[in-house]
Amino acid sequence: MAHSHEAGALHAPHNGATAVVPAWLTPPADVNELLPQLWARTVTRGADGSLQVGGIAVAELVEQFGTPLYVLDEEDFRARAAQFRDAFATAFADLCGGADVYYAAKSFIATGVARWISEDGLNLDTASGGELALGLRGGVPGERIALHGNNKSRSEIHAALTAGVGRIVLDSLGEIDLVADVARELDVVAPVFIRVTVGVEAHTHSYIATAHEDQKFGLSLAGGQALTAVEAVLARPELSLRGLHSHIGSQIFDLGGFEVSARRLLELHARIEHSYGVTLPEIDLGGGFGMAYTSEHTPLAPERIATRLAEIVARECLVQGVAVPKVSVEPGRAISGPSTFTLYEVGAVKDVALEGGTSRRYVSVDGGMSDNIRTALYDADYSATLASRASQAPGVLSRVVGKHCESGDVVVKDEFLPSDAGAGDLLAVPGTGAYCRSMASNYNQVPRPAVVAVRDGVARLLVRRETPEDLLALDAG
Ligand SMILES: Cc1ncc(COP(=O)(O)O)c(C=O)c1O
Ligand SMILES: N[C@@H](CCCC[NH3+])C(=O)O
Repeated sequence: MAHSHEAGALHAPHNGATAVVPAWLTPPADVNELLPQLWARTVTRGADGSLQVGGIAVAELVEQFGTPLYVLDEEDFRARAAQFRDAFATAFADLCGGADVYYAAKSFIATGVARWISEDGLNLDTASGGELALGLRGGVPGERIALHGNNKSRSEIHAALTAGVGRIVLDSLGEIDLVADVARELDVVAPVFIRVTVGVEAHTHSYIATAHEDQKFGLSLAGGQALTAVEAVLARPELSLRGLHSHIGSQIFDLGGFEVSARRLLELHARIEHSYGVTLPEIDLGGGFGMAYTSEHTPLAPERIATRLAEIVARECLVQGVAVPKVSVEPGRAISGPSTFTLYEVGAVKDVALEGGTSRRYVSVDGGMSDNIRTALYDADYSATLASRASQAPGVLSRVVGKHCESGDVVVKDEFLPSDAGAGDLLAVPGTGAYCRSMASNYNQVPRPAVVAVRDGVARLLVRRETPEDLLALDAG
């Protein structure tokens, strides 16, 4: 779809009234079309017009697992993970023997996913004891796991060191002694990174930018805390300083922020070498690579990202006169996000009259902000398509909303859906593999949906659906 549609154009739906179309959304020539950049690679329309994934029709999945349902295309997830792994191995091969990819578990993790990560030779970035536990149970070796967090508990640090994690990323000055003390108790040396706030304003939603000064993550470079942390870590024999880390934010399409961040990190890296005679063996540039939620997004290919980051690191190391450390990155969304779509059943459909004689169509589904909070939280855009059948009806500008008691309970703000879409139809929302199930809630005591992985005609449950009994079981009475 082109992006050339004029902002605020009026679209006449089937009932003659009009509603405002966002600038990037063009009325489709065919409402049944699946834009390849938005859908996992095995998703197609079958001969009957309904969606198929991994060789299975959505109706079959719904019969077995119900709705709402997160449907993960295993082939797609693993291909994207392998593409990042290979792109970074290749681009950095001559510089530092290949860069390591740590898949960010926060975007979505289940033991089944951890098993793929482990089998496919990636590493795992965890941000809590829970993510760590799932990673370990899925078979990821401790030394291939990183533990993050701006407020790790003693028990999370204890669990990580007991598992022999490859790195703990220190996020505050107080944490340095905490990790060192736990390491001493366990009689181990803890491999640590220091998360540096590099002062970059990433071009993304302010809620998911993480390297400007006024936020909670990391130790400030400009304010001097990062260097103070380096000195404190070097003074503790229970800690082995492996490198510096920076993560500038999420859903980023412009590599300019990574350039500034890498330069600032490598300046500090060089300063540590020159001032303390300590050559840090590694450096981590974080994650945050963007994905396509709608036709307005054009993500960078992993090869392009890896090649550009390799150029930046090579140049900065040359300028600083230091050897290239082993590089790692932490993509989450770009791997898990596009692999999954959410399948809903449509219920109530309303045309609501707006001021000025326009109207908006509201299509309600059987989930909502409890399974996808991103629209309400970040004003995120999504798309949707009729999944249970193809339709010859014209497209009508629609808003897909959930079933929660909240007017902000919107899943898809604007999409052209066939005018005959109605109760009992299945609707699919692509690009929900990252930060949807992992940020799901039980608002209105709605049980969280299942996640099913589909591959080669086989559907396998990754996370089972919660039931009202699960919710009742939490109630202390
Ligand atoms: C430290 C860290 N690494 C990696 C990620 C993964 O980010 P994304 O899923 O945008 O790639 C995040 C989340 O933003 C993060 O905070
Ligand atoms: N949850 C965010 C990203 C979180 C980034 C974590 N540091 C999102 O859905 O976009």
